[in-house]
Amino acid sequence: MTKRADYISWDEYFMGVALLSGKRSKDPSTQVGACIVNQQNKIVGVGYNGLPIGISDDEFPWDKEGDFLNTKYPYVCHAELNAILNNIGINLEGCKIYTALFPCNECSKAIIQSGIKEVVYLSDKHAHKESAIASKKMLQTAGIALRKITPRISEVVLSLDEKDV
Ligand SMILES: Nc1nc(=O)n([C@H]2C[C@H](O)[C@@H](COP(=O)(O)O)O2)cc1CO
Ligand SMILES: [Zn+2]
Repeated sequence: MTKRADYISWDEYFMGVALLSGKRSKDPSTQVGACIVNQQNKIVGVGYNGLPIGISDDEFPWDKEGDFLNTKYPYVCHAELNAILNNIGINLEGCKIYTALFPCNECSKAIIQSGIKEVVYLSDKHAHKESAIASKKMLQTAGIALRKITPRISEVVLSLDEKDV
């Protein structure tokens, strides 16, 4: 027998883990996931956008508009920051972070400080926003590699039906 040819690439695998993590998000508008990988291609942290530990998903707002304090923005912890904070307890120097959406300026500060050296992303749909411009400026100045991936495959389908296992 010859080996399978349609296995997923490392980039597709790690971006897939990031996207799967995003499925845990309670944000009704935008679900983002992130996955941190070390130099041996081992996953060392994952995260998704959500409220900090102990803050109720049901009591805090998920609104995008209105009085700032009644929106999600002051409270939600972004996927990238969660992946950094939730890492398995190692130094992230030289790691890569896979994220569905290009990181904002606040997460970029944490990415730089943690020693992560590459940001791999799928979408940069907020590129025109000031936070994304500031973010890129910081990451580039700090010498972090930025890589947008265009996967060969458009989706990964997972069946949880036992007959498919
Ligand atoms: N890179 C990112 N990682 C993230 O986790 N997020 C999160 C924060 C919010 O929960 C949501 C964006 O809010 P909105 O686009 O629906 O209003 O996605 C957003 C970005 C975009 O910079
Ligand atoms: Zn962010």
